Amino acid sequence: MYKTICRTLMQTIGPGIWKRRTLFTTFVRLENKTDATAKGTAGTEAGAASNLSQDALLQEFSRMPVKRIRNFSIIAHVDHGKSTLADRVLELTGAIARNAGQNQVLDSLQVERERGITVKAQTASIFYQYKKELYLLNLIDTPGHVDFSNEVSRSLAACDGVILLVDACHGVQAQTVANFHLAKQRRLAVVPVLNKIDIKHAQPDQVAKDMQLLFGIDPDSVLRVSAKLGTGVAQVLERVIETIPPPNVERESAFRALIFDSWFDKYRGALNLIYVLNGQLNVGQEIQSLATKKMYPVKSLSVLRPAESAVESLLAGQVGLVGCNMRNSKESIIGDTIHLKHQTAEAAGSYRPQQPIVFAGVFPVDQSKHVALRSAIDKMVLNDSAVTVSVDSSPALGQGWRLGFLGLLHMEVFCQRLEQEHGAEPIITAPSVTYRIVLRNPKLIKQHGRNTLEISNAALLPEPTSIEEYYEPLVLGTIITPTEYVGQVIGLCVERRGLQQSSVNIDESRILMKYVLPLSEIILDFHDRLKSLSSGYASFSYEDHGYHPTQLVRLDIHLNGRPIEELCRIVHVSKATGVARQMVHKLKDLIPKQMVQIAIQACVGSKVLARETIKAYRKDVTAKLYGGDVTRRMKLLKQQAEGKKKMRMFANIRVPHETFIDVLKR
Ligand SMILES: Nc1nc2c(ncn2[C@@H]2O[C@H](COP(=O)(O)OP(=O)(O)OP(=O)(O)O)[C@@H](O)[C@H]2O)c(=O)[nH]1
Repeated sequence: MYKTICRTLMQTIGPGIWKRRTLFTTFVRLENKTDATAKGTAGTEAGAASNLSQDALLQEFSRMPVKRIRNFSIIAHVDHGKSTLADRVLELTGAIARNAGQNQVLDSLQVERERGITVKAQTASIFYQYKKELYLLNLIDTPGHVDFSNEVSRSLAACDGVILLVDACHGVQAQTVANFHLAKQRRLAVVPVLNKIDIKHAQPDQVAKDMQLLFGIDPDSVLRVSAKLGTGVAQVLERVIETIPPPNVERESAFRALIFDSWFDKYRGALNLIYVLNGQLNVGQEIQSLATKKMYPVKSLSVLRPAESAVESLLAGQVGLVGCNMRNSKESIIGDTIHLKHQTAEAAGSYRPQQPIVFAGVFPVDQSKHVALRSAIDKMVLNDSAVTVSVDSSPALGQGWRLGFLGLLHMEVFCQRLEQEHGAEPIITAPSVTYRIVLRNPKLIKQHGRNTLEISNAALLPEPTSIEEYYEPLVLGTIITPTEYVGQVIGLCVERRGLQQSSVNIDESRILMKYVLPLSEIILDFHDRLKSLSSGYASFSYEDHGYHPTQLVRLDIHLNGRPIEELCRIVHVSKATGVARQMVHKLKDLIPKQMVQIAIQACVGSKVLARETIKAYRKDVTAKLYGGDVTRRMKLLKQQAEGKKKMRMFANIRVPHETFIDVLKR
């Protein structure tokens, strides 16, 4: 019937492309709605759940039996449509209004909206009516980028299943493989879903076959949806209810819960997102942290729908927010277990935060901002448990911190959030991986009390004569690429000192390759280069692969003969000259012209590998001369040159604070 209506309307309004698209969208939505209604499910606009008032729904929380709770995450490669699917699920269940004018509702941070990516997993507790029974679904939308994989593993600790979402046009990508294995390691139920079937060149059949080859998933069990148009979303929720088991928890035993996220609220301090494993927690009770043994009164309990709604109690199997006067990340620890005070409890989960791989110094612009920056970093670390913090100091930048991140994007996002959410403007120094060195100098061995050191700050690398051996971290990278780009991809891996381990044809047009690569070669721009040489089609993910012996040198940067500690780097011997040339060239563009000439040199020890000069501003001191002898002109120029020589001796060269990061981008 809708097809007929569409056809009639099309004839009336003519063949405009946008109109056709609008009509198609309307048609698919109408048809979808009819499908769901015909099946007698809650696939209507908001399901029967929306017939209940907000108060009545909150009442449902307190009596929801465990067997009608499902906790799951949506996992996928970056941009495969997780947040869009979450939007449709929220609309379908009535948690948000349809066409409210905001897309990717769960991507609420400013940085997420600006960059168009999810960086923080978000939770929503929603109700869905299925076969005349109301279900409580705790959904977690996770990020897809490899730098935020800690968010995925943290979320999976509170789930019993996942929706594995794959773009029907781009197919299985490297992060799909990594996330699938994460879910399998935790023995979670997997609901396979193909997204973007509305796109003309989507190949759902082929992608379903690839999923069978790579994951052993039966192609017939793969659901097909368009998150953008809402097609098939009701079926996804039904499959979630049918295949993901209810939480394995006990309501009768003493209260115990896992903290799996936290953030800072100006008025209430640290708020903890918990997954209740046993018993029940009520407002007014006192809880104790298993890690710190400290006790706290429960001030508030709420559920996220996705906006916060206060509740009086949280029951086993549920996910909710606890406000209990915790102040900072040292009290509110992700992965910690909380229980009722003076009771004993077993640790709740096996969640371990991922180890950071990239380290950088973070310093206040001037020391008067030290306290404010410390408080901002503390609040941010509360919300991003993957970041590690230790105290650091630099002769030029003063007291600061050395922060560990999961990648360069993670670092950029963290610093952007520091600025946007806390008004801090830190200086960030060159990021580095952690190298291991074996000392040969007995004096240094005695001073450190051991002969092996871990170095992530190039300025702390001892003289080469004191070092016996160098070791660098490796990763095992998975690359999936269309066959026509294989040559360029292999070229890039070889350029980055990679060694191929295996290569498998996924189908006739795509290849999965495994490479062992030095971590230092991939943290900066490997991903961007891979994307640009494969027109965006190749994808990459990696895992830790231990350390191996190598040859390293410290590359120092001198400005007018003065070493700039914050710019020095540890590089592989074979790359020293190339990196030196590239850095001085880049610095020449990044450092603004100043009153004095600036010599930029890159050196290893006393050997200068590359040099560039930034010419000084030159005031035309001869402008006022009107005719006259040439010797008067020469005299004025000589005076100017002498004045500048003096200035150069005392010159304090102004280096813009973005330079420390921008210089590393190739
Ligand atoms: N045509 C079409 N586009 C879609 C569909 N689902 C998502 N998109 C688009 O794909 C892009 C990425 O969608 P997101 O929902 O942000 O993807 P994501 O997986 O959450 O991205 P990250 O969280 O950054 O990994 C957006 O431009 C969406 O509009 C779909 O079913 N059809």
